[in-house]
Amino acid sequence: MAQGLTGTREAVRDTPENPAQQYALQLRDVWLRLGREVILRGVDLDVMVGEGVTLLGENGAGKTTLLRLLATVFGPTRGEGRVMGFDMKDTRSVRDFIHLMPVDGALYPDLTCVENLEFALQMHGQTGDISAVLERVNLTHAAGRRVRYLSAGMRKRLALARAFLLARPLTLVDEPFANLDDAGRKLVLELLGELRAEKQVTLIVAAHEPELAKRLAPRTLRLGAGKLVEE
Ligand SMILES: Nc1ncnc2c1ncn2[C@@H]1O[C@H](COP(=O)(O)OP(=O)(O)OP(=O)(O)O)[C@@H](O)[C@H]1O
Repeated sequence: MAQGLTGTREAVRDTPENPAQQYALQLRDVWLRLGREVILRGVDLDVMVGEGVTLLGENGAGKTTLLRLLATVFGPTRGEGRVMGFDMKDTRSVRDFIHLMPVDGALYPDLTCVENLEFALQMHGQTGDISAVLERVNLTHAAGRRVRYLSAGMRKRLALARAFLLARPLTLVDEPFANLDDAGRKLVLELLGELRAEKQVTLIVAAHEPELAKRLAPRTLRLGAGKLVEE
């Protein structure tokens, strides 16, 4: 039987002696039902701070759903979890530490590239060099263009720029290589790689390109039939 998490303290960031602090994620016997479908069937997971995890699985396996659960979009139907030391039920605290980069980027279509990045920084009370990051993802020429007029690959690059700029301690990335050309895929490896190497960001990457994703996040887990197994 899975060992519960009860007993670990709430605000681990305030208690450096607490061993739970080394975990970015802990899930115990997590089940998730959405409508009639049971997507997760007793998932256990421990991820250390700074680790990079690639999440594999067939279409419809539940990778996006698991990332959304970690981002507290859904609560578990059964089981328990802690994200950056906080109980997942404490969604406000958890959300202070995470960024979810969804497959479609989740950008504001009527805002320009610069405005999207300014807004993201503002929401998190952060500052950052927007021009520099736009240059890195080769979007300087489109800085003032509304997102609705960008190509799919350009949107992906902008979403990547936002994840890089925010550098949240736990960054959840859904299919970062989708819609990108070779140079774009290289940028994903570079920028997300830097987040891990230089900012100790914990990365969870759902992808269908295992070889690429493993360069970024070497530990590989496969989701199938609602279960998560190490590869
Ligand atoms: N909000 C929702 N309500 C009901 N069912 C949902 C919801 N979101 C996802 N699902 C279902 O959950 C299952 C897993 O979907 P999910 O998008 O997580 O898979 P995935 O592994 O990310 O797939 P892909 O590789 O195709 O992106 C699917 O059967 C989907 O229909």
